[in-house]
Amino acid sequence: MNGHATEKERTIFDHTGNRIKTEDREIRILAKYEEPLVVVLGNVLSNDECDELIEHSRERLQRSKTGEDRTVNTIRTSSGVFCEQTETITRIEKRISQIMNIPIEHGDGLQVLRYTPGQEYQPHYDFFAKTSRASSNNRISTLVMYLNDVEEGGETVFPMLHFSVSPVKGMAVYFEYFYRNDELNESTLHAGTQVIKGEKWVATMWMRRQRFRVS
Ligand SMILES: O=C(O)CCC(=O)C(=O)O
Ligand SMILES: [Fe+2]
Repeated sequence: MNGHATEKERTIFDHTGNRIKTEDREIRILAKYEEPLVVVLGNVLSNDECDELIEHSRERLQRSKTGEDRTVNTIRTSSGVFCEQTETITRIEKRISQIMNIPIEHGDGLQVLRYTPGQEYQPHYDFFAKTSRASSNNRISTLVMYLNDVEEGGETVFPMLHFSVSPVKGMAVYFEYFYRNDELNESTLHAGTQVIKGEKWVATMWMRRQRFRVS
């Protein structure tokens, strides 16, 4: 029997069934693309948490406009900030760590991005190229949380999987790319399509293979 050809590789995400019980919130597993694993999650953040993340970041985005962030980047035209540690952020990060099944010290920190109409994040990988220095402790998984409903556009698309997720406030998309088979990792190419109407706000957590920050 040639059963091995269809055997799936082990994943980091180990939740089964339709729910993830974290310490403070029950997350819904709504849809799964099996390999590479892409999971659509519901009830990740409350409305209040989404609003707080946006407000907390909006002020800091505006302040950073004149700084180094001014540099034009054609791949990612949105603006972003890493969140400062507050009580809310710490609580959310704990939840994220339970969803992603990785200690929070492996995370890059929570980054909030804002896209206005016409802005996008062109197709990219979240992991670094093997030739880059950052790849010595490379990224292995991502959680993108949607902080608002977008009127039009702004889907997260996986062009190689022919799969896309529409942003809905409080929901998230999870994916990982720590497979032994590099073709699976490379098929996690993804993009944030152009926002057509309204704003799009997301909070992203990237996890590393090893501990990344001190806490
Ligand atoms: O905005 C999106 O939908 C995708 C964001 C993303 O790819 C990232 O933050 O790495
Ligand atoms: Fe990404």
